[in-house]
Amino acid sequence: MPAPHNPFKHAITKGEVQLGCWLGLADPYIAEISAGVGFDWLLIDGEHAPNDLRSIVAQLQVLAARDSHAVVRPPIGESWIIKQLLDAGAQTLLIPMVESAEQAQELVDAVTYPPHGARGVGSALARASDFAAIGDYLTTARDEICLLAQVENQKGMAALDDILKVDGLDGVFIGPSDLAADMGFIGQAGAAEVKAAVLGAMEKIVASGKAAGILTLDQGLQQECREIGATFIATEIDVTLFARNMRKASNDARQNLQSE
Ligand SMILES: O=C(O)C(=O)C[C@H](O)[C@@H](O)CO
Repeated sequence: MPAPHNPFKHAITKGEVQLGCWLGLADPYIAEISAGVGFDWLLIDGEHAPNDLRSIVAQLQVLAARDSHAVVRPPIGESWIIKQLLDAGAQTLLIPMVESAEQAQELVDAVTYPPHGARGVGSALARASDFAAIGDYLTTARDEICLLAQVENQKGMAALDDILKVDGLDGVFIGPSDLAADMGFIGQAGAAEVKAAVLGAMEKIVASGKAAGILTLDQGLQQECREIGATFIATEIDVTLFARNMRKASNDARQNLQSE
């Protein structure tokens, strides 16, 4: 029996758009609610959210029962973290702060078993192999692992052409917030200079044949990226949705019911 099919990887490989949402509330209950509303993928954020390996596993378990595909972002692209996440059952990884082709190649090696890569073998203990119930996991896992690199500063943008030449890297995600900061526009991801850099990078990624992705709440930028050919587009953040609506609910209640 082979490793589980990765519908997200095969969809973006075919150029099919996959709409996603960021999960930063770091809770399987929220993940379960989010997985039932129709997003193609959900990003379990280990970089900017209070997630650890246990909370990521709990969310992977919940999402496994739903149609939304789990994409996991570690805090950094260290091989030991990648090994743990893959063994825990993550099949799609979004690695932040990729700045060079050499770094991208190291990431490809980290998700690939020897002799072609450096991923440690521990499938006998791993949720990824259904605790060794998937007999052919070791020889089929790589084909169902989707590796996505985040380019989100000027150093990475300068190396983008070389990063795009790395075989085994399935897609590149442009991070507008960090890119804006590094370009001198911190907090201004919508600045014209930043948007121009983002769209230019999108065009390069799509032209390379790899999948292009982004997270932006700007519906105009979402549309522009889609028109260029971006396929994995995150349009919402759970924390933002929750906090904004809680504030509104409180303000509305006070306005409607507060005695003069
Ligand atoms: O730089 C970006 O933009 C991203 O990588 C997404 C952010 O990390 C996410 O936390 C939303 O701000």
